[in-house]
Amino acid sequence: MPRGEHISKKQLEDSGETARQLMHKARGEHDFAAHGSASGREPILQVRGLVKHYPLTQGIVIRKQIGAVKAVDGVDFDLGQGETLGIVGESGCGKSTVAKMLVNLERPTAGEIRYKGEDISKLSGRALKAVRRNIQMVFQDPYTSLNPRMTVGDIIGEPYEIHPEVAPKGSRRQKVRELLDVVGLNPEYINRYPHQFSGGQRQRIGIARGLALRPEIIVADEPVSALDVSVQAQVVNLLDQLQNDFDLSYVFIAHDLSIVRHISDRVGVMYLGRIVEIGSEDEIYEHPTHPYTQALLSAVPVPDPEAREHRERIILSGDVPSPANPPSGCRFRTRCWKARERCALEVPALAVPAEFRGVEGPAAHDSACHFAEEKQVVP
Ligand SMILES: Nc1ncnc2c1ncn2[C@@H]1O[C@H](COP(=O)(O)OP(=O)(O)OP(=O)(O)O)[C@@H](O)[C@H]1O
Repeated sequence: MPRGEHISKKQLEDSGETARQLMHKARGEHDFAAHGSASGREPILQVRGLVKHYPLTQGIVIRKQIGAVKAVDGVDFDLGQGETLGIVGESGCGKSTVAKMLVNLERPTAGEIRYKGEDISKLSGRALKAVRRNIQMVFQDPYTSLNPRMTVGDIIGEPYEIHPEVAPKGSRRQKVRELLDVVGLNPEYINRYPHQFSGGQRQRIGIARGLALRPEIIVADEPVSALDVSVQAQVVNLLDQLQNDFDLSYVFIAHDLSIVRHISDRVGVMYLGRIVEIGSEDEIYEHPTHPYTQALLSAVPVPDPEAREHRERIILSGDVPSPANPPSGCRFRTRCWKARERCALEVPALAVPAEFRGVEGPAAHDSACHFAEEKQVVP
């Protein structure tokens, strides 16, 4: 659509998007204003149209691409300054791939990752190195992510080898001791090896390493999933406290909605490479409008036995389709009890659904469903 051309009211109603979103789409631009962080904070990270396709090849001598695994296929979100955004979804929905692209371990196939307004997804060399310092990752499995042959001091201090400007050689051990203290470990453990620590302690070491360069953003990829339930809360509380102490912004990835609730200001629910619903913690847990979110919530453990009896369990039929061949239209439709013909034909936009537009209240948040409706699942 050429500049200056108007978008009709009908187009707007049919698409479920805002006029600004449609205009940007028509111009092939990403809309950086439309996903303003709902928490009202200044966005530190803006992700638009993020795509990662892994090529599927055939043949040994002559390799031919026969398709692609659409691991991430058009993800948009904002991360506000000092905010925690939880990203939740089943195994294989693309959460880790998003995380890897945010910290530049993977290059996006398309889309933009703006850090303080600058697209960092295409940076290289010095400029990339400078930005990477500010966005660090905490990995899922503290048993495999720490080198067993390195001492804790060397593991935590390793980032200083790449960024010596943060800590000159003489000051490094002292800095590592301080970091051990910050994450609740005895600084005297600096010469110990990973196998001498418990799972929770190892994750604290991973967090200390993530903090070494004083980043502004931490991307935590299932940081507590490999830990005992009793230890999970301690590590989540530590992350919460560090956020206050160091003014950190978090992207916190998990496969379980119950884990991210405590720590998240906002939550995005992913399904087969896309975010299907995103909103504040209250909007997602108390006023979900997407059937997939409602199904995930219905599986969250409820401690109160009486409340448990009254809650409705939504059992989804079938398996998650292959990301190499996702369903047309709405990707969730093959497992959705509400699916109708429209769902196979039209991709639902991640926007406030038509029925909630102009309505004040927690149901009016972004949900990619043609037949979105509010349903309270957790009693
Ligand atoms: N390097 C790769 N090459 C090909 N396919 C890949 C690659 N990495 C991931 N995938 C595929 O992309 C999809 C998304 O994977 P990803 O690890 O991001 O999902 P996830 O939601 O983090 O799952 P999990 O919780 O199990 O880690 C999966 O189908 C996975 O098999």
